[in-house]
Amino acid sequence: MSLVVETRHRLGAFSVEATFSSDRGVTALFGRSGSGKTSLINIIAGLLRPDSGRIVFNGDVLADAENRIFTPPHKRRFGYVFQEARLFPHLSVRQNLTYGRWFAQGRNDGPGFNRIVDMLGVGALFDRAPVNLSGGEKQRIAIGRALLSSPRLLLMDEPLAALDEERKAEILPYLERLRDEMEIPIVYVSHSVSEVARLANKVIILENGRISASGDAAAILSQPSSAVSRREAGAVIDGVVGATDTEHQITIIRAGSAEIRVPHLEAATGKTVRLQIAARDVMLATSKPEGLSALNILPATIVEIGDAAQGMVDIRLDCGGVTIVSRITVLSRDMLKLHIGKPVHAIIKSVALDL
Ligand SMILES: Nc1ncnc2c1ncn2[C@@H]1O[C@H](COP(=O)(O)OP(=O)(O)OP(=O)(O)O)[C@@H](O)[C@H]1O
Repeated sequence: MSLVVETRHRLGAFSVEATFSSDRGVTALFGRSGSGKTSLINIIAGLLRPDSGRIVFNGDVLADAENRIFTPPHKRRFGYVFQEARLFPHLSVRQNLTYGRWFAQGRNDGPGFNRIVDMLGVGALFDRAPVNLSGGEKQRIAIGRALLSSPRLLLMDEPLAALDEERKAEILPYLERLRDEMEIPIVYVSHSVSEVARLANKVIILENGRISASGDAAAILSQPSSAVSRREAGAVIDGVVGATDTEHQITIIRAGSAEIRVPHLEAATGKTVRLQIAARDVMLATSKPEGLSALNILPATIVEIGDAAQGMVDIRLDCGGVTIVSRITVLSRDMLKLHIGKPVHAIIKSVALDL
């Protein structure tokens, strides 16, 4: 699949001007409030008709301002999930779900009803009315409804923004399953570093209607930008769940040849998980420290030393094939005589796995 977006559109004093393409998995449109994320996803959906440019999906030209081509939203076969679930209040959960399927009539290429119901864990909610659902349940139904219309592409605009932290944590694993088990590419709007770190394959940062950076999620989230504060920047690592030490409730995650210990994780051995390690949570030592409570002390080699900013500097490390970033003071850099190629130990104070 391929989505090509080349667009320019004015909205009063604001304008969006963006060119990008995405091919598979989750592409995050990421940026601060007012950076133009919703405007851009609305252009892709066909809810906004761009002043100029083109939207092409799998070679199908959906919008081309110059040639006056514009496919209306309902003919694009895109699924859309908004911040609020927008379920039909007078219909049951089952009817809300099958409403999506109605649009797919005559097409048998969409994922099966039972598979989607299973994946989203909504079977037990069928006879309920939307008013009796939690926010997280409502959002799962909204996602199911969108999937059952057999979309070629799923557009999600801050689908977790209206939920509290607990509900977010409840729904994120469903979004991961969606990413991993369905063939449907997703364009996902968010301003949350942890959500994007957990879900996105590719990240596009929007700033004042323009793309200021784009690329692989790990690369984009490892450095501060308009959307990633210095506080949040760090490493994003894909690891595989290994053994669990049941006595101490610790799970080992393998990434490259490194082993990272995290508090007990309810996940099957062999499952891929994303870890986020903020640079501010990684300390460095030139010899292996003893008697520390930190669980993760990993041998590493310095591969890059960033520029100093406000007395701090980011040190990029290779830990057994995995990149980890450490933020230390310029004073520590000098006192430890750090240089590229120097072997060190990275002491990880905390690993974020969840919201
Ligand atoms: N119809 C319109 N007329 C004028 N200005 C508009 C219009 N629609 C949006 N804007 C402005 O465009 C800018 C970008 O809005 P947009 O909703 O795309 O940003 P966003 O990144 O999705 O923000 P948020 O995260 O807060 O939803 C904002 O400054 C907004 O006020």
